[in-house]
Amino acid sequence: MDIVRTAIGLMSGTSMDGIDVALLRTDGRGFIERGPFLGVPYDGGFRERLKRGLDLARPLTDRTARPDELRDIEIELTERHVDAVTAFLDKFSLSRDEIDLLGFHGQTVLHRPDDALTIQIGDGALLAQRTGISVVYDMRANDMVHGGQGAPLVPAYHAALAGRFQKEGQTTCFVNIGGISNLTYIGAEGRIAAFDSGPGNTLIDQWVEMQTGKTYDPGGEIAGRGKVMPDIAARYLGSPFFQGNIRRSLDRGDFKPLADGEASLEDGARTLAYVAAASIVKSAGYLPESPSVYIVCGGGRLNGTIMAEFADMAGKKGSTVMSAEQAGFDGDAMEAEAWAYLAVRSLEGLPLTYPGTTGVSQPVTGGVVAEPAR
Ligand SMILES: Nc1ncnc2c1ncn2[C@@H]1O[C@H](COP(=O)(O)OP(=O)(O)OP(=O)(O)O)[C@@H](O)[C@H]1O
Ligand SMILES: CC(=O)N[C@H]1[C@@H]2OC[C@@H](O2)[C@@H](O)[C@@H]1O[C@H](C)C(=O)O
Repeated sequence: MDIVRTAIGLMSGTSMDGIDVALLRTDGRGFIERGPFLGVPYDGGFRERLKRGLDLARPLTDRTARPDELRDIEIELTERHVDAVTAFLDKFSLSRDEIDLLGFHGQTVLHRPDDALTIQIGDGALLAQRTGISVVYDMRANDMVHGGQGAPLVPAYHAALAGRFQKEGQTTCFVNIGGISNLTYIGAEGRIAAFDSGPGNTLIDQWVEMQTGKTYDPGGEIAGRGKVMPDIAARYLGSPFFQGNIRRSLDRGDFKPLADGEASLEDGARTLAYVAAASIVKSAGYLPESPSVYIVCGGGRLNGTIMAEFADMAGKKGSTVMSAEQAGFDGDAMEAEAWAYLAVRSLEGLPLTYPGTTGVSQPVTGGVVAEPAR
């Protein structure tokens, strides 16, 4: 019988809005029992520190390099993860002895798949030492060593979930609308196809912050008051990213922010919400077929304007759109749960990625284990 472990997944995504913490009991295969979730937001000051981290990382060519200030940011990020784990255990009255391992994503500060370079800051050994819990981290690197895009990694978890609810003959596509969006298609025979699909919330967040100081468009309400500017939308959707036969994974900085003066606040937000929805549909054209149903996860599902546009566009292709919650999941917890799941798979030496998910040459495992001093 396979070992069932209790794991906590920790995700600090490209939106840099905070740490998502989720508990999962799993054997890393078909047994999945979802536990509680906690979102621990970053304050504005730390978000600025992380943005500084992205600037510092831009010239790096060695994924282990940590110029002084970047190392300081890495330690601070790790300490914030220690605090997030402590807050999670306290809130749900759990003791650390009940937790077998932590799946630690860290913060992506640079992602250049064409150069086989992906850098996540976050010190796994320090996290293990400070929490007293084993840590699995750095789960993207081995995929790139074997020719993969290094992302997305969540598809293995999506596929395991789909196996539990997908009806015969149905095809499902999970959509994550985070800072960047990505898709996981699961065909009727369990075939998986996955890739990054385009810009998600990052362009919207950057625009709204530049114009108002708010960090996002709550509910998509600002966008709801604007109109789509076709020239700007065409500029984004005409990107070479959407062409060619190789699906590339994205860095947060791959799509240029909308410049001040190009649109009114509302029209800019509306246009970028349209671009977020249209990008998904455009990239979905590379799936084996139009899925019966899209299940939307990530913060973008709370943007009513993105969701209305997407439901309309997908509907015209015969697909239904539902939120993760409508499908019985938690759209905020999905990535953190996935990191718990992948950490358990890593310990078991099971593949994290497949040719159909990252373009890796063969199914490969990944991750580095850090044990606390006993
Ligand atoms: N209530 C809301 N209304 C509209 N948008 C929201 C809302 N809540 C969150 N968002 C958007 O979702 C973003 C965060 O989404 P999420 O946490 O899924 O991203 P992430 O995990 O950081 O990114 P990625 O999946 O690319 O790593 C926020 O930056 C914001 O743009
Ligand atoms: C390099 C990196 O951190 N990529 C993220 C990013 O955010 C969304 C999308 O781009 C996805 O490919 C990936 O994250 C998720 C968690 C993944 O690997 O599945």
